[in-house]
Amino acid sequence: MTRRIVLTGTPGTGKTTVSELVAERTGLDVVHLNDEIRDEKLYTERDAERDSLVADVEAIESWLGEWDGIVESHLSHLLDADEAVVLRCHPEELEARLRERGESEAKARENAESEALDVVLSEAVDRFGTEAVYEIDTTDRTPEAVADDVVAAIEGEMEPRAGAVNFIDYL
Ligand SMILES: Nc1ncnc2c1ncn2[C@@H]1O[C@H](COP(=O)(O)OP(=O)(O)OP(=O)(O)O)[C@@H](O)[C@H]1O
Repeated sequence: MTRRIVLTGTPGTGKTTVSELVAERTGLDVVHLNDEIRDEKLYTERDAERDSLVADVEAIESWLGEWDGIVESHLSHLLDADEAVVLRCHPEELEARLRERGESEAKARENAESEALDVVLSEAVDRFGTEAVYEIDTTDRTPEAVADDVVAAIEGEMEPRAGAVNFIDYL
């Protein structure tokens, strides 16, 4: 298959977990972009205050070149691709997942608020349009069930969809 699919979503929505399941099921390659940004130094600077790296999108694009498969990261929708799959999670559950993973209360809360405000989804729709975005709610679902939906999206068995979830009650 000669296609690039970006798998995006707020941190904690399950991209890493689900991408491995999808790769196993479809045979597509997956790149965990955040690891590559760090290891291949695909960043412009370190943001000390946020303890994060500022991604260099141009450098990432040229590093990826013609690479096809699944690009997994909360920044992957900033890249060129054929389709964007956006994982969603109710902010309360997202916050719990992040706390369980050892994130600080402040970071978990910041990500939950960003999820409630549809930040990643809006950015993906702005870039790809509603015809190339698949929004998948992971709330109260297993990674396997979510992977089923992602495979359906990739294999053309699901209509594009965006804007179906509403998490504004969290705020
Ligand atoms: N469907 C799910 N249901 C419950 N927990 C999940 C689900 N998917 C992932 N998790 C858990 O949530 C946490 C975050 O998952 P994961 O690391 O895959 O998210 P991510 O979106 O890749 O995050 P990041 O952007 O920070 O890499 C992990 O502890 C994982 O086990």
